[in-house]
Amino acid sequence: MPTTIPHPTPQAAPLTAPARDGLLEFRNIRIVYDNAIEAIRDVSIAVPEGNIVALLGSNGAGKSTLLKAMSGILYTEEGAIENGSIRFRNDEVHHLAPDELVRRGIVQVPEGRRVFAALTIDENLQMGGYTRTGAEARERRDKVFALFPRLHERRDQIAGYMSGGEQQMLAIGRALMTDPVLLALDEPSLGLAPLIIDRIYEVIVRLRDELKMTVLLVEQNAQRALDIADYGYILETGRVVLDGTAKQLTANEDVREFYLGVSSAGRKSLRDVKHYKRRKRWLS
Ligand SMILES: Nc1ncnc2c1ncn2[C@@H]1O[C@H](COP(=O)(O)OP(=O)(O)OP(=O)(O)O)[C@@H](O)[C@H]1O
Repeated sequence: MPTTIPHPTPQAAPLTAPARDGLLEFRNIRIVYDNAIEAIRDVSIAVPEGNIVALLGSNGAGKSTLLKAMSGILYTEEGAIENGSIRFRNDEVHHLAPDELVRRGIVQVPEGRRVFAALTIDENLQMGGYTRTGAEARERRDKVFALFPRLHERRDQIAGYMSGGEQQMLAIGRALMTDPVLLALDEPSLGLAPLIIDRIYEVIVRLRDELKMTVLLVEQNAQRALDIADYGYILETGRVVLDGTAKQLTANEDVREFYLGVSSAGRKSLRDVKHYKRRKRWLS
């Protein structure tokens, strides 16, 4: 059973019952790869409209698998949803093709900032705007440039020669060209310098606060994610072991010890703690 920190708002049902209050909902999802490897077991997650929801957990916890399921691309890796459903605006969407999901407003920026390396920034953005008319695409591109002035400055440069941070900005910018309702970001801080992460996180906050976008933020960098998130879920070996508001998670002693690297007993690293002990504590 996941441990649910009591949520202060009445609409947030504890996740021992299926989540029913989100723009996007994973309901009792089970995902298996190659008919054999159970990557996700009975996970229920709700992403309320206009929120940033953080999906946290260490390597192999199942975070990317949930994003792939949400984007309709599990089949490319021999993965399948064996049980449960994914609902967007209350419609079941887990059988839809990736392009239909994008049309409905579900867009993902995958891990590893995959930009078209041989194209310029401008051309990359144009590729992202394929679902829009010319005028709409130009309007969207101006909004992307307003969010990321650096992309505007370098718009004619080849994407493959840009820094990791600039490529991450471009990957997010390209996703924004489709005018998403829900944007999922897979580890946007991975391998970037702290100042660059600051810039990217500032934009994520603006997406929620100014553009009223809903964001599902997958991160191993729990501290960064909880600083800006409204709500968070912690996954371990395919299960939600803890969820709560970002404030509650940040204050939780286990989260502080195992994910934020601080506790009342002093600083501790996840590497110092044997896996069985962590699981015992989460699940007790
Ligand atoms: N294509 C695949 N085929 C078989 N097993 C897979 C595949 N992709 C992921 N898995 C397994 O599913 C589990 C969840 O992996 P997933 O990549 O979703 O975790 P993650 O939390 O995103 O980890 P990371 O932070 O390292 O990306 C792991 O045990 C992983 O080995």
